[in-house]
Amino acid sequence: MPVVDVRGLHVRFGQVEAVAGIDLAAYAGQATALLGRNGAGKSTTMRVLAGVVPPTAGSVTLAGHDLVTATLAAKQASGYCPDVGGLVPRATAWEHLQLSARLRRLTGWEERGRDLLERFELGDAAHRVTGGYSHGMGRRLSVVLAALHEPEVLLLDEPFDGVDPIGVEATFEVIADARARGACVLVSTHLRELAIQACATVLVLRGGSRVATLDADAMVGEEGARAYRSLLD
Ligand SMILES: Nc1ncnc2c1ncn2[C@@H]1O[C@H](COP(=O)(O)OP(=O)(O)OP(=O)(O)O)[C@@H](O)[C@H]1O
Repeated sequence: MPVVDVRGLHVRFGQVEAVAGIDLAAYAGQATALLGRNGAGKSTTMRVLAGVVPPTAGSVTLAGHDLVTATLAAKQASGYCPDVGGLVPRATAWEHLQLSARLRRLTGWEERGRDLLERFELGDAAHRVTGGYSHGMGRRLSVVLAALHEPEVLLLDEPFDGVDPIGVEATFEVIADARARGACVLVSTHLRELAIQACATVLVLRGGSRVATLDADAMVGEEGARAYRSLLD
């Protein structure tokens, strides 16, 4: 049984059809990438999964909860790193963790929180307001916040964007840890090489539709790059 089950998803913004009939199945203990060029519909799909944007049509189930009829339960099952925003400029990283923990009624989270901040080299900046963070620091903190409560479904939208190699490694570790405890991970990115390092399965999106579902192995190296490019033309 897929943990994330999307069938016939359509999302329309006025005249723009951002998502035009995507099917997606993602499983426990696996990481799946949504890969595609700018405007392919990746972030819109992730926003629907996170319960931020409602689907125009189609069905979406997360951890057995229908996203439309049981939105709160579906949202409680997930942890979401949005592609942009999501941080309060006047709050420190630690205050973000405290707020997230309070909203989710977590207890005993402090050690994990400190450990995650250290892994992402944010320990020294934990008590600085995020308004003064660089772009990459903000991205790293967004991954920490998505992962803090060990969600059943981890949704990472462009987690590698502008992030240095240490941040990329730390994100790989978070994905591997989540998989090891049986979580279902979805990563949206336009970076083929990082997508295939992080995920075993890759869904290629173009113009709001899924054009292929491939094993990451099929996208490795020069040949993989050519195969990917041919899907985009
Ligand atoms: N709120 C919105 N209002 C109008 N159009 C939107 C909105 N959000 C997304 N779109 C449009 O939907 C399409 C898909 O956008 P989306 O952000 O999902 O793509 P993406 O694959 O994540 O791209 P990127 O890699 O640039 O983030 C684009 O044409 C975009 O302009």
